[in-house]
Amino acid sequence: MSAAIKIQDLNKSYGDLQALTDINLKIEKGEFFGLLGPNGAGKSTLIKILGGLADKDSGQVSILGTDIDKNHCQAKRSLGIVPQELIIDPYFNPKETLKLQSGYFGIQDNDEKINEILTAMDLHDKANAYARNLSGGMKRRLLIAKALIHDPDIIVLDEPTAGVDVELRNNLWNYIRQLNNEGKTIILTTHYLKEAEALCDRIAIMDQGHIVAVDTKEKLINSIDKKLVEIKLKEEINQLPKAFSNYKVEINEEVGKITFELSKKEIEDFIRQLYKSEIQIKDIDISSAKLEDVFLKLTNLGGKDN
Ligand SMILES: Nc1ncnc2c1ncn2[C@@H]1O[C@H](COP(=O)(O)OP(=O)(O)OP(=O)(O)O)[C@@H](O)[C@H]1O
Repeated sequence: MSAAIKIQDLNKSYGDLQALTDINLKIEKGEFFGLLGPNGAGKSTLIKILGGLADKDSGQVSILGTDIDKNHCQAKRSLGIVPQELIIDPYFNPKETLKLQSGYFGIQDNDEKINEILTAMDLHDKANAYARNLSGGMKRRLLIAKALIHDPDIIVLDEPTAGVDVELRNNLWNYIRQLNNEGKTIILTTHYLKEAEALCDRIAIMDQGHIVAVDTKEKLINSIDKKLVEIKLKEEINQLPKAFSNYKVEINEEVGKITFELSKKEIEDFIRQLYKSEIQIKDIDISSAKLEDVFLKLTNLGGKDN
């Protein structure tokens, strides 16, 4: 069975700048896949190559088994790409925009589908408003609607929720999740790591044109040997008992909170010490590493190169 996306030895440069270096990546059908990385990592370039909006220097890319060099039209039909840039024709209203977009794919008489998508994107009451009068968040949702109108098997969302407010963002994710449950492959780039953590099954982290990690969300998070233990104290203390001197600790006197950073091995010992100590505890909270910790460890944002 062919993968949704298969990328082999892909390279892309802009003049002297190597934007993508030896990218190899396979995304299976039906995955909710996250493509993460700091600004300039190469995510949009990769997406543009998938959509035929940028030429690669070398390598192979196939979409549902179709090589984009051999049959780009067919490959393109399988994809619905929501670009990062808010480019919308200002002279058409959302309904006309979606009709026009359907026409590019030879689809006619799809008013029902258009209405369904406009409703899902909470744009039904703006269906006949000029696109130039839409807010930034509405334009972004119209771009999403445009990408979905030809019912593609693979939906690529490049920063789809930038500028979209929280409630609508939740509606949008519910709709995208539903599409994923129906079997669509979703590829998402976002700077909202919490969103990626909540939504994606597998994640690739890119940095400076390279893929530096690709794995399930759980495995990536488990690769960080860190637990955060937050303790709220009943009473203020000036100094922690000696038994805690080996642990990395942060004291926030203002809110009477002590935060320890522990490896998984240290936890048992720590709890024993806590029990023995004279510290009066009001509340305790233990949390595992987050996707953000993985991201910071693996990319230049976390000072990896310093
Ligand atoms: N058309 C272009 N011409 C020249 N350089 C470009 C062009 N497009 C992108 N780049 C450069 O290629 C590199 C990768 O950019 P890209 O937009 O793919 O990154 P990104 O991961 O999508 O970043 P962001 O999170 O900011 O969207 C960057 O250094 C960028 O400056």
